[in-house]
Amino acid sequence: MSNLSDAYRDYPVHLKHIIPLDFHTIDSVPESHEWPHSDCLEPVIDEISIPVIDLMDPNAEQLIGHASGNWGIFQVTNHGVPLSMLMDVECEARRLFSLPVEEKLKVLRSPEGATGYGSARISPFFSKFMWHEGFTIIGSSSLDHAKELWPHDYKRFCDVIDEYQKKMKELAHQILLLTLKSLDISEEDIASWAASTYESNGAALQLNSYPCCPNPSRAIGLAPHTDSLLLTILNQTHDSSALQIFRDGVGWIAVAPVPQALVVNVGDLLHILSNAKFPSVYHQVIVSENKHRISVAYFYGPRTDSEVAPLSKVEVPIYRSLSVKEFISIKAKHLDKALSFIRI
Ligand SMILES: C=C1C[C@]23C[C@@]1(O)CC[C@H]2[C@@]12CCC[C@@](C)(C(=O)O1)[C@H]2[C@@H]3C(=O)O
Ligand SMILES: O=C(O)CCC(=O)C(=O)O
Ligand SMILES: [Fe+2]
Repeated sequence: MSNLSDAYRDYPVHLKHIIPLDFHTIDSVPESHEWPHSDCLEPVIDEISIPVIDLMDPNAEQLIGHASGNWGIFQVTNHGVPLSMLMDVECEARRLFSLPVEEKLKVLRSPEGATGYGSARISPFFSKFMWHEGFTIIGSSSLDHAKELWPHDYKRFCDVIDEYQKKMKELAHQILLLTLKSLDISEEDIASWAASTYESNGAALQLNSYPCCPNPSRAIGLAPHTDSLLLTILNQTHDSSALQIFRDGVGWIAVAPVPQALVVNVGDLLHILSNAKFPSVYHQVIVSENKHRISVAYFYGPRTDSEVAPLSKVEVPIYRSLSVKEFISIKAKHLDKALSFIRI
């Protein structure tokens, strides 16, 4: 069965867009990483907050439907993921990113590859580099990489990652089901989509590191983007308001961490399935002078060979049907414009 790595193989990325800066040794922002003053570095709005939903609330389905439609992003509490698991995965990510650069380069993502250490895939679309390093895991890809990094002690990393991926899969399945139920679609479609996604190989785990930056007002952690798959679950439990979302007519809004909550955002594939009722949210990450921020994002998606199209039988579809693999290739070529390319 092909997986997400195969979907990216035809879109190689140049090494200069994969090898991150050696952030540990740098004391000023080089020109290559200095972003011009632009809208994405404008002051943010702190007074508005995205919805926080208790998953044990009997109205969770309605609340999720409303938040997905109105915001494309929300936080969940009472999600059943133990705090120890959230902390363990963050701790392993910090251990990985604290390694010397020569070690991290041993597991560098290859130009045609999708897993391993490197800059974000969106890097080639911007003229400046981001203040960010990432580590992407698809399926059990972390095993070989962890053996390279810690030949005598790779088990700890792999166990934490495996356990985390399993738990995220359960939670993503639960949230996807609630999200789909709140759309006006048939019971059969809901059941078959949720089940086939659960059995799929279309998920990825991304460890993100945003090192301390000597001039945070001129650098950006992750440039504005939407996530590509169905939904993303983000663990930013112990951190500051570095994640921001863009809201039309308002501007950039900070997503303040709620203790022990997880952030859930709608991705492009759910945008298509819902016929744009649940919009994928445009977001970015800023950096800090004295805080090395770590986040862990789980991307949940269907099989790469499945067909995605608006599910409603009563609405006129505004997107054509296409395979997940085809959407990934359109996104790899056109980034933000991908959805407009498939509009009917
Ligand atoms: C499944 C995936 C989503 C992602 C590309 C990836 O193969 C694994 C990394 C993911 C990530 C994380 C940082 C932001 C992002 C846009 C990127 O460049 O790599 C997302 C990708 C995405 O959602 O398109
Ligand atoms: O680090 C964050 O808060 C967001 C990360 C993100 O947007 C991503 O991994 O796609
Ligand atoms: Fe993202």
